[in-house]
This record gives sequence, structure tokens and C-alpha cells, in this order.
Amino acid sequence: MDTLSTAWAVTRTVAGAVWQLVWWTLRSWRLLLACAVLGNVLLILDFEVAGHAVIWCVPAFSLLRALWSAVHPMTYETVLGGPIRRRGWRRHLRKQWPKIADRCGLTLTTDDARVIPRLRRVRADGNTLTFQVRARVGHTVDDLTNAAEAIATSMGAEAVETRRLGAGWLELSLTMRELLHVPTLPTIPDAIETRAVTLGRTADGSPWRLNLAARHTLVVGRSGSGKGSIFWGIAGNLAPAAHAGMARLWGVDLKGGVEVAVGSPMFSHVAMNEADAVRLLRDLHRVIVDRQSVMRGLSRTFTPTPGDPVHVLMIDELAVLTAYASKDVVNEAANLLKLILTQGRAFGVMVVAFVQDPRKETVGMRDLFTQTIALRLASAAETRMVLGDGMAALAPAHHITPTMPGAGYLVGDDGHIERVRADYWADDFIRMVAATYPAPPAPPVPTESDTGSPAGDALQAEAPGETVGRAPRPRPRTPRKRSPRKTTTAASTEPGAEVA
Ligand SMILES: Nc1ncnc2c1ncn2[C@@H]1O[C@H](COP(=O)(O)OP(=O)(O)OP(=O)(O)O)[C@@H](O)[C@H]1O
Repeated sequence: MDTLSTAWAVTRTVAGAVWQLVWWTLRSWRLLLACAVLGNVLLILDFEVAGHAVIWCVPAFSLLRALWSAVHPMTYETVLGGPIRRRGWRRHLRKQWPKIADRCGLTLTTDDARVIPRLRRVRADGNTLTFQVRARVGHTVDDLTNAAEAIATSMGAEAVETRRLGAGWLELSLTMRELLHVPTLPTIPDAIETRAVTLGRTADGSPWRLNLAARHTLVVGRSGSGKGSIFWGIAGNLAPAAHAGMARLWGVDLKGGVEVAVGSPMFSHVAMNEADAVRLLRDLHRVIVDRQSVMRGLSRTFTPTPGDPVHVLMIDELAVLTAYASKDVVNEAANLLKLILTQGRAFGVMVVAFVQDPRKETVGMRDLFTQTIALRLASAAETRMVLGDGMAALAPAHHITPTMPGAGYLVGDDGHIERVRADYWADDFIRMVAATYPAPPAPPVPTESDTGSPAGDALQAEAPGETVGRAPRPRPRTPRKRSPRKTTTAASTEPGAEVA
């Protein structure tokens, strides 16, 4: 079996090298023709060596490339293959730009001329081709943005990202070669990080750092889209900080605790049923209220120290809590969560929530999350629902294939878009990280009497964003006295304007 697979691998490599030799030689047919003519002239003039050298230089160079790429693809790619390919992308774009712009509907016809958007700063790095385009009079940057997908397709790119540069300029970054199709595994985290974590790679192959400081993150993706990788990427990378008392992880998993249970030692507080979840949210809210009273007048930004950690609430399947649980739980949990989302950031309390179903009614508080990661979604409508109008073209999460779990688009708090793929966290690896960095025993949560924080149904009366300092508990309701109903006309809306 081993001999067979080795023979198959060798045959494939040789066939690939032969194909490349032929393709690279014939692709530059103009040069090949010129060399053949010049070489024959030299032969006729009796310069035999020079004549043969000129005739065979193109096939010889192709042969060298084919052999090098087959024998040592890594060095070939770095030294020769990559630079040649990137030069080809740049040349192709510059040469074809008038045609591409025209076909993508960006040509403006005036009385005496046809004008296309100006192209400048064409650069190629790694697997990315980046260039800037200037809108002409009569066009807007939005017109250019709308044409981005068509431009990318005409260049044979895998994906496109756009960035508005202001005053009519748009920057396009085309991913010319897909680097995210190969899954990657994380390394054991060892740094104490509370502001950002490394979750995987971005489209250009650089590490994907997710900023957490003062941000709430919503992760949306269909079942099997790889939400677990992001959940454990965040929890696992924060585990050393949690172990050192610089971060505290709170986990809510109402899908029977299946997700959180794998690495539960990393968490200081875990809720796996509805009643515990509400209790946990109340406790976390008290932490915020407690910090509000401590920090009031002293500082406006929270800096974690050992013993005074950042708190990260991780909710697996948010919709169970905010839509599918019993009505009382949904109401109270939604109100508590809104308070935490609106008040927590400045006080070192961050929320990371995961949701499968992006319909409006399941995540009513979507706007309170400051950054969103859209993994594979079912349709363009879902992408728009999750990321906002106009985003289906810029961050087409519905085009992500099921063969790339963990891949998605991050839309940051400043609107920038990144195509990313998370490392895959296997169960055994999660267990190992949890065993290496268990959370220390959690100190008691501030009680209601410490903070004066209203709990439970008292919160339902408050609007999100209001300071929950010492709000009074609601008084028991007494029935209102009703006076006999009197007939009124539409015009008589002022008190006392009754008509008999
Ligand atoms: N980053 C990744 N790289 C490669 N494969 C992955 C990655 N993340 C997940 N997978 C694969 O995809 C499968 C589904 O992933 P996961 O359970 O995380 O999806 P999910 O979105 O949490 O689904 P559900 O909502 O149904 O729990 C995993 O069993 C694993 O095989």
C-alpha cells in the first residue's frame, strides 16, 4: 500500500512538472517566437553557440522552474514562483484595467471621450493584489464598491475587500490565492492577554488578532460553521490570564452545557439551565454596579490587575436565552443583558455571544454588540440581517463553503472588514488547556446590599443605558380606580374637553 501511494505521489509530481514545463514555455509564445527568429539568424551568421543558446533559452528556463518547483516547492515559491506570479498580477491589472472597468460598468461616456476610473498604487504582497481606484465625475465611491465583486471576478480573485479612503478614492484588496482552505491548529497559549487574542489567520496569511478590550462580540453562523473554534479560541487564549487572576470567564450554555462542559475548569462561573443563567447575569450586573461606585470620579477607563480582572461573559446559543426560553426568563435575561451590554464596556466587562439563527426576533439586541463575526450563513438576506444593509457584497458570508468551517468575516467596530479563519480547537486540546490553566476559586460576587443594585424584575422597568445605581424596588401594584367612561370626539383630546 505504501509503495503504491509513493508511486502515485511520484507520478503526480512528474506529471505536474511536465505540464508546467509545457505551459510556461508556450505561455510566453511571443518571446519564444522572437528567440527562434533571432537564434536562427545567429545560426545563419555562423554564431552556432549563441544561436542555440537563444533558441533554447525559454524552454531551458521553464525546465529549471519546473524542476525546482517539483523538488523544493517552498524555496521555489519564495525565491522565484511568488515574485513572478505577483508581477504577472500587476501587469495584467494595469494592461486590462480599461477593459475591466468598461465591462464592470464604470465607463462614463462624454461628448468627446470615454473616461474610466483612475488606477494607482498597484501593489502585490503575498497572495494579495491591492490597488486604489478614483471615482470620476458622475460616479461615487459606492459605485466603485458595488463593482468590486465584478472586478475581483474578472481578475480571477478568490475574494475582495474594500476600504474607503475618502475624497473619491477606494482601495481594493483582491485575494488572488486562497490560503484559508487548509485548517490549522492552535498552539498552547502561554501569554497573559486580556485586550486581544490570536484566533487564527487572516486572508493574507497573517495572524488574526481579535480585539476584545471594551468591545462586545457577536458571532453568527449556521450549525457546523465552526462557532466552537471561536468560542474556545477566545476562552482558551484568555485561560492563562484567568489562571493569573487578570481575567474571569463566565459561561452560559443552555444547550445542555455540551459546549462549555469540555473546558469548564477555565470558567469561574457556569450556567447550564435557565434559572442559573439569569442568576449569573444578575451577578455579573452587580459586578458592574460595584465597579461603577468604585470608579465614579476616579477613572473612566478600567485597567485590570491581579484580583481585579476583566470579566468576559461567553454565551453559547444566545437565542435560547433571548427567544426560546420561558417568557419570564426571556424578559429578565434580555433586560439584564441589555444593561450589561450598554454599561459593561467601560468597566471591564465584555460579552461574546454566539448565535445560529440570525432572525430579527432572536437577537433583538444586535446593535449593542460592537463587532460581529459572520461565519457561514444561509443566504444574502441573512448576511444583511447580521451585518447590515449593503454588506452582502462586501462580506459575503453566505458564499463561504461548508468545507471551510471556522472561516468568516469580521466586521470591526470601525467598520473595517477582514476575511479570517479560526484555528480548530479539538476537544482533547481544550481539556488539556483547561487542565493547564484552571480558573482560581472565584471570590464572592458583590451582593445586592453591597451594591444597591436592583435585581431580577426590578431591572425590567429600566431602560438600557441608564445608570443602575440605587433604583428603588418596584412597589406592589394596586388596582387603579376607574371612573365611568365618557364619550369623547376626536377633536376633544384635551383634558376637560368632554362632550355629553
Ligand atoms: N476552525 C476549524 N477548522 C477546521 N475544521 C473545523 C473548524 N471549526 C470546526 N471545524 C469542524 O467543523 C465541525 C463543526 O464545528 P462546530 O461544532 O464548531 O460548529 P458549530 O457552528 O458550533 O455548530 P453547532 O452550532 O451545531 O454547535 C467540527 O466538528 C470540526 O470537525
